[in-house]
Amino acid sequence: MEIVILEEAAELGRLAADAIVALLQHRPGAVLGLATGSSPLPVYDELVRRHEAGEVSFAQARAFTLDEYVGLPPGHPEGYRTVIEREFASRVDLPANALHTPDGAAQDIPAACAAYDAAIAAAGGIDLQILGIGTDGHIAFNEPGSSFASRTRIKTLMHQTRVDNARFFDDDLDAVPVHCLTQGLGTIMEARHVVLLATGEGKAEAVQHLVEGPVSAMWPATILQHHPHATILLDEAAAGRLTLAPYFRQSWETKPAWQGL
Ligand SMILES: N[C@@H]1[C@@H](O)[C@H](O)[C@@H](COP(=O)(O)O)O[C@@H]1O
Repeated sequence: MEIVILEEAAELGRLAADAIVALLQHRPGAVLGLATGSSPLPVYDELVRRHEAGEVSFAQARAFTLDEYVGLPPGHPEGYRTVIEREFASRVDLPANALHTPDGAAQDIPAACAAYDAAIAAAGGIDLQILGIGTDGHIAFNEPGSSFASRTRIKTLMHQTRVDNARFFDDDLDAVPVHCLTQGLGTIMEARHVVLLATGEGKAEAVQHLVEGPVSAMWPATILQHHPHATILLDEAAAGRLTLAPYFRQSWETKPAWQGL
């Protein structure tokens, strides 16, 4: 894992956007893994800026999101498909049929989950997966105890996750769904490059486990320690509990200029 500690969230967004733009320049039909939550928003804002400046096109790209709530009415403003359309897809030239999201309204949920994994595989796998991290160490909606081998499936949300996400539902905990569909940890680990963003003191404990803790299903993000190409972008607050922070800073400052993320 490469750990990058930066001053501001906007800087994190610029670096992640650099990696996506470089990927698309090299491979215009790349497969992007998109995440919801507030952490990736600076990435999307930066990509939109670069798209408007004519620096990047998504016209040939494909995108898969990580997860979706179960039980929200179609078109609900906080359904993750609606969120990713609003925050990113509708602001760039990604074709509507190139955006894939798990179907939280499917009648046959196991079949919909299997079809989602199959669609990712048929697209050739994900080239670059953007990730956030939950305060309990979840990635996508893989809550503590999730199998490291898991595939896209239905999960029950932890109480803490629902409390954290109630801010998107007018602070009404009862309005936050109890179930979700999520790519599994095994699915996410197949992405060729994962770029995780975490900002703020509230993420410091999860980041400490992710970077310096033992690999454990109790902190699902720790599986990324086994990923061959994982980049962890942090602000100072999220990095606040890292014993090795001085080493990570030195490593970033002395990184050879030819090496990308
Ligand atoms: N399913 C999403 C995750 O993909 C996201 O990483 C997490 C953190 O969100 P935020 O970035 O808003 O802190 O929230 C949700 O639970």
